[in-house]
Amino acid sequence: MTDGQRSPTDGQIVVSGLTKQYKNVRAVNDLSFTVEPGRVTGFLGPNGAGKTTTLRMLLNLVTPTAGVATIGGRRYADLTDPLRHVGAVLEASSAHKGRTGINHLRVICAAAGLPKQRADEALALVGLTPAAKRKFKGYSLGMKQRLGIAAAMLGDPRVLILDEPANGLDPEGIRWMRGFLKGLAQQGRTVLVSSHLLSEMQLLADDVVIIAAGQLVRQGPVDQVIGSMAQGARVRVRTPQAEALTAALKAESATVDVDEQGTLLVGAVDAPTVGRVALAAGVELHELTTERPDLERVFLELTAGKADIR
Ligand SMILES: Nc1ncnc2c1ncn2[C@@H]1O[C@H](COP(=O)(O)OP(=O)(O)OP(=O)(O)O)[C@@H](O)[C@H]1O
Repeated sequence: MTDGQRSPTDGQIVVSGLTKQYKNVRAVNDLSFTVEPGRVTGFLGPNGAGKTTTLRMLLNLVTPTAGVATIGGRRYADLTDPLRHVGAVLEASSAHKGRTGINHLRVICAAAGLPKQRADEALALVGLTPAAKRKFKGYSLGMKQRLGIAAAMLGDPRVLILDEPANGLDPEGIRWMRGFLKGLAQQGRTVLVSSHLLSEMQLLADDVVIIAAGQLVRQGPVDQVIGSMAQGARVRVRTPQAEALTAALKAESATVDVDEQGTLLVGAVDAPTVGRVALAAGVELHELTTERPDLERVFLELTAGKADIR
């Protein structure tokens, strides 16, 4: 941070009653949520849920039909020096093909009135210094993503907004991105990142905002959102005597579902109880595992039936 005078709400994002009506589609519908500084917030939703439209409204790239979005209490359009407040990575970075990475950043610095040395600093920040003088057309997808982030960091912004930054990255790239974004949040910055990679989000995000069909479904710390699900842990059971075990478990008030592989998913009782019931019924077990709810399961339950066909 270059400025020690900032108040804690400087980096807060507030979305209030945001709505976007395209001709036939209500892409975003009366959406309200807040995003706090010092945390990574995952912005999740099925395809077509309205994530990109929301982020674009935040950045004044799309005009809302109703509602307002503010960053540190001000609309993006009202920020005097937006690049110093907000960095955004909306799609895999594009740059002039024949331009080197460093020159790409210097051009942005010049246009935004930022000191030239910020280009070198931002490139170093994302680990691209060794490729500074290589031409953009020779960059891998992962390098392009890093360059996009470097561009977003030029103004040393308090708030970072990224749309699907892990798209197309290899596992090493995803791991780097995770560490980088967590580091930014630890410095007190606000990091809002949309993604459909739920297992990655569980590792990355402190908070989540889940939307579906343009509306808020759930918001809160990841652990709380997972813990709020009515259905807690389940027990996965594989057995060649599924019918006999199902009957015995139901007699103990357990719930039993069967997945496509024929594995029993048992609720309302714990694994030792399932083992005891199986032993008493003379049922052979091939697997007995406690399965705790994860973000993916919670997401699928919360957004079931609210798919993108609108
Ligand atoms: N410019 C536009 N004109 C008309 N409809 C649009 C426009 N942009 C988005 N939409 C529609 O608005 C809805 C929300 O789209 P949006 O891209 O915001 O969703 P998303 O959550 O980002 O989806 P994805 O995960 O697939 O990128 C979709 O039904 C989409 O087809």
